[in-house]
Amino acid sequence: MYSHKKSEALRAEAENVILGGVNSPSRSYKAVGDRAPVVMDRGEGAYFYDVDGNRYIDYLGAYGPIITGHAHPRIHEAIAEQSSKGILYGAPTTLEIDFGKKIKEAIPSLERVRFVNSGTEAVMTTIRIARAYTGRNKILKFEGCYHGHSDLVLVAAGSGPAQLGTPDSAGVPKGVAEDVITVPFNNLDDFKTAISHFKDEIAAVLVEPIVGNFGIVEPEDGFLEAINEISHDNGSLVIYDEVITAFRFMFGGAQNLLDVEPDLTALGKIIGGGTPIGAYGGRKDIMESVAPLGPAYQAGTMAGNPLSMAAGLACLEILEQPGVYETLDNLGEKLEDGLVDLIDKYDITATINRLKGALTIYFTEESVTDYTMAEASDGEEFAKFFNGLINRGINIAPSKYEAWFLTTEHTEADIEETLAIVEDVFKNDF
Ligand SMILES: Cc1ncc(COP(=O)(O)O)c(C=O)c1O
Ligand SMILES: NCC(=O)CCC(=O)O
Repeated sequence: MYSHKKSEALRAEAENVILGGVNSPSRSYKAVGDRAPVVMDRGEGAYFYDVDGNRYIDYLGAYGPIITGHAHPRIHEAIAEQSSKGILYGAPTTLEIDFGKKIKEAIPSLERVRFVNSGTEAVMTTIRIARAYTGRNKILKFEGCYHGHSDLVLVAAGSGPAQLGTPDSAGVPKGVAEDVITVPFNNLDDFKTAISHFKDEIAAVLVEPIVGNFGIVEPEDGFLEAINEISHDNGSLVIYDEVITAFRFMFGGAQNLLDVEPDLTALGKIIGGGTPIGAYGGRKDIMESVAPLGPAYQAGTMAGNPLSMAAGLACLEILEQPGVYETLDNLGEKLEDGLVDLIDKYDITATINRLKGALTIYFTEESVTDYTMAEASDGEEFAKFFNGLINRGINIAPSKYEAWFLTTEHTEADIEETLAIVEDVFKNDF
């Protein structure tokens, strides 16, 4: 069993300076026994090393961006090289043109794109554009989908807000929240009812095409196609939040994988290769609502910064190599199969949702298809599981609502080691 003495000693020091001791609430261990979060020292490939010198196999992947493992030499070199030429210009660069082309080639619905600095900004802007373009105010989102922390989307939010019991955040003006309609994911009847009730008030329907924020949940057959058809018939735009999904399951978006196209798309995480990034884009005529061409404003001192562009390009070049996503899928399958065997062997009440290199274990009987089911999964069992893992060398998110992410650096040996640790946890802690 690992000792976490130094991490524990750092807790008070951190809390005296950083509010709550963490720079994002998701990182607190509040939902898993309120212990001191493990303080990491360095990452290398599929591994993390903490301040106590413990090694972990990492499946957090920094909540998604780290798909090529920590400190990938090619990304490191790209950042170092760019840093020697200046890290921020506030002027156009060829890098951003090259990167824009790469993104557009991979996800053709992005006829025009803009780079920003976070997924939050990307989603927030797509909503503003949809409102500008349609002249309508309301948006419709799905329960438990998380779209960053701008006011409008902190309603029925999954992920961190759900984990900490604040899916509807304090501080969001009532008038703002009134412009958000929420319906359950994978429930077309409720969706149709909401559309026919609010009709021409709805500017856009915002959705994670494959959910990553109450675990990995795929849309049922025909769900996204119906959303497109019904929204468009209603004069509403469709926005895909692909901050988690883009370049996660294939070289492109979930929209390529599922063969459905939104009007606007928000991106983030993986496309920055681990640096701060967001991007949004979509149909040219809609994007032309944005300044300097149109009346909707969006800007940023750091937007399209050369470091993120260079790191993002390097990351996409790695992911573009043949066989990358097949390998992620094979490793994911090996991990899932092994976990399922152990769940059976130790008679654990749990179920797994997996798509290629991403999976979620829910401590519940039934397979999870919407937020209510994810919410109903057993948080105490999850906490036991999380603590068993972190005390033995596996790092996952401290929340039952997040996913495990594989990287190009994980190996079959890592999966075998992981399964041996899970077995030890099930045998001794459950
Ligand atoms: C689907 C989705 N959208 C938006 C965001 C917000 O991105 P960021 O944390 O970069 O602001 C996240 C994750 O945090 C996300 O998972
Ligand atoms: N899936 C949810 C996140 O990635 C959130 C990360 C954060 O806000 O720290």
